[in-house]
Order: sequence, then structure tokens, then C-alpha cells
Amino acid sequence: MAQKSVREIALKLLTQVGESGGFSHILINQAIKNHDVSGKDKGLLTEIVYGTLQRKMTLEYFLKPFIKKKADKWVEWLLYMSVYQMVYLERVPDHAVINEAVTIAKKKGHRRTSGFVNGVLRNIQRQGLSALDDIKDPIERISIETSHPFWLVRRWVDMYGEETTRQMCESNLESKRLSIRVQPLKNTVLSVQEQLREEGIETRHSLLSEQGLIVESGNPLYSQLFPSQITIQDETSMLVSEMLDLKPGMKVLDACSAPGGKTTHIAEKMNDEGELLAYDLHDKKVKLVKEKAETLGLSMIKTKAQDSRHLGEIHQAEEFDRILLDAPCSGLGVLRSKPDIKYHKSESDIVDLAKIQQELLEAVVPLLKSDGKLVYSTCTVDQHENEHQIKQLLEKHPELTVDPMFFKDLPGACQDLIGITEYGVQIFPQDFKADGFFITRLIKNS
Ligand SMILES: C[S@@+](CC[C@H](N)C(=O)[O-])C[C@H]1O[C@@H](n2cnc3c(N)ncnc32)[C@H](O)[C@@H]1O
Repeated sequence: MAQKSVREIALKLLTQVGESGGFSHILINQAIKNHDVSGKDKGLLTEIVYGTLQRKMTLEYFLKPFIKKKADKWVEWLLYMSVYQMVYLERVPDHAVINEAVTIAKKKGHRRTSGFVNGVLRNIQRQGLSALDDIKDPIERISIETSHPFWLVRRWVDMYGEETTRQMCESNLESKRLSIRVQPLKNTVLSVQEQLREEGIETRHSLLSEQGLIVESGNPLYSQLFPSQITIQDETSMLVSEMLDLKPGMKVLDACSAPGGKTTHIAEKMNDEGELLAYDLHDKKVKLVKEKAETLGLSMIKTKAQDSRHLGEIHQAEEFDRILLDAPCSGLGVLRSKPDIKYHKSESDIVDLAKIQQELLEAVVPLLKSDGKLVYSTCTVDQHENEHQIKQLLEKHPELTVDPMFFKDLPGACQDLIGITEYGVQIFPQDFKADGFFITRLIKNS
């Protein structure tokens, strides 16, 4: 496929997800399939789309002095992706980027539009870009330089300090590294690693889960082992089920289970023996969990559509040995793979989510057996949704404590993390170049 088409596809994706959100690698994979994008064009498409989304605010800053009038959204995105290539992709010459942008503008708009695009990009080429050094305020500087909204940077600096925030924001600009989880009831990690190597996929062992492999090169989505013997899952996400202290035969509740990454991990860790009830809000969502379980050949998982805030109406008190509440959250730990989230979330979303998280916690606590353990996790970096939730819950429930064994059970690689507090562990995206997660384990004392 000619590069021209790749950039047109990139523009379509960017205009679509840049405005309305909902970006994921699935969308890119779909576009690759639908348009039959091949070979190195796949890499270019992925790089342009992720890179432009990840750096949108920096690109806006660069473009601002050159745009004097309001342009259509698609024209703005065309300019963003062109400047992205001019600044960050060394292998693509500027004149090729400009010619391509002008061709797309001609095809999609009026002659005036292509003249405008040509003028803006040529002026940038001639005059150069505004220096980021000109931004004196440290929060604004991090915000523009790493393309994170001002409110978010200020919030993170208040919570974690300037240095950690800068590291986190810079780390969010890196490309996402894939990791996989081996279905241990079907294959061993060593043999999977060997089979992947034969398929040209190099991996190394995860430090966070004995079932985990980090992909160093190659694409496991094209492996023969996918999806029945390996699951794509971030290694910090794997750590969540690792921390549940599971044994075969237990009765386990997964209150927010879709699409089922952690549910299936739990079943694998329990040897597929015992009871595992997996809930989520809608039929469509629990269907994903069911399908994932079937694909991996796991039979212990029972799924049902259910608002877990009302689980007390269908379950007895003290019914479960283990409970996982992998709560709905703002997702600020996964900005590397879903960069659109940072432009669409607001502080009021965090307040709303925190309310639901507390309601979910309150609903599942009575269902936990005496001496039972509850893991609370989110894929976000925000004290309000994480540490504060646990603090608030413990104040209301003297029967609960943070399980002291939780900290001992954390893998060696986590022992010195700066995110460890009395309430659990906040893993930052820069810690393992993986998703940011908060994880804690509570125990109900008899
Ligand atoms: C972080 S995701 C769970 C991811 C899942 N544990 C996994 O590893 O694949 C949070 C889930 O909570 C679900 N959810 C939100 N509110 C809920 C509620 N009141 N009851 C049950 N599930 C809810 C969402 O639909 C979403 O699928």
C-alpha cells in the first residue's frame, strides 16, 4: 500500500478518536485489516496515530503562531499529524510530509484548504518552531512539553511531587510494550517462550507474574498460540490476580470482571477448581468474559450481568474467600496505550468515579468471609480513587485492615517502589514501563 493511503487512514482515525475518544489498539488493528495495510506501513500508521495523539498539546503549541483563523477539525488534525512527522520522525523528509498533506487537503477540501495547509507547513519549515524553553511556569512547561492537561499535571504535582510527575508524563509518551500471560494449564512458560522464538517472537520473563512474558520483538497477536494458550495482558495487570493469595477450591467473587483478563487469570491460578463468580454491568460485557474463558478452556467461571452495588441482594453475608474489586476508574495509568483519555477526562469525572468506587467497596465488604481477603485495584494514578478510598473504607470498617502480608507477598521488584504506602502500592507507569496500577489487599479480621 502506498504511503499516501496510510496517511489518509491515519487522518481518519485521528479525526474520529481525537474528537470523541474511545481510542484503542483494536481500532488501529481493524483499520490495518480493513485497508489491507502491509509491512512497514503498519508501523508507520501506528506511529503517526499514537504519536500525534500522545503529543497533541505540544503540536498545538508549535502550530499556534502559524494559524490565524479557525480551521475545520480534520484540517487541524492534518496539521497536527504533519508537524508530528516533521518534528519527531527523522526518517521522513519534510518536503514529502508537506506534499502528502497538500494532496490529502486537495482531495478532501477546497483549493483554499490545500493552500492554507501548504502555507502553514512551509512557514513552519522556514521559520522554525517556538522554543519550549520560553515557558517559565514549571507546571505549564511539563503540561505543554509532555502534552498532559494543565489540571492533571497540577493535580499530580500536588500528590506526588514535580519529579515523579515529570517522569510519569515523559514515560506516557513512550510506545507501549506488549506482554503476554501463558495459560499454565495448557502449556509451560518455558515451552511457550521456545515456540514463540521459533515464530520470530523474542520474550523475556516478567518480574511481576510467573505466568508473564514481556515481548522484546515480534507480534504475539500473529502467533499460533494466540488466543487459546496466551493472553495479551499488561504485567502490572497480572500482578493484581497474583496478589489475591488464591488456592484451588476457594469461592471467589470478581465484582467488575469485563473483559475478563483478571477473571481468567484467577481461574488459571486456581487450577480451574472451585467457584468463581464474575459480574459486570451489561450482557454484552459479561459475554466477553464468557468468550475469553471458553477460548482459554476454563470452565469454573460463572458470569452474570449485574450491578455489583446490589450484590447483597443476591448473595449471603460472608460467602466468599476472596473478592476482587478491579474498579471502574479514570484510567490515568494507561495513557501510553490510550492517550485520548487525558484530553477527555476531567476532575469532576474523578469525583463521580470515586463515589461509585466507594459504593462498590461498601457492597462487597459484607460478602467477604471472616479471614477472607479483598483485593482493590484500579488502573489509575490518583490518590482520590486509590489511597483515599481505602482510608475512607477502613475508617468505617474496624473489622478490615490492610493485610500486612500483602507487602511481604509483593514481588522483589516492587519492594522499593516509591508508591508503597500504608494503604497499598501505587505503581507508576515509569516503574516497569507498564501500566500504572494501584493495588491493595484487605483482610477481614474475625
Ligand atoms: C477496570 S474494568 C475491569 C477490567 C477487568 N477486571 C479485567 O481485568 O479485564 C471495570 C469494569 O467495571 C464495570 N463496572 C462499572 N460499574 C459497575 C457496577 N456498578 N457493577 C459491576 N460492574 C461495573 C465496567 O463495565 C468495567 O468493565
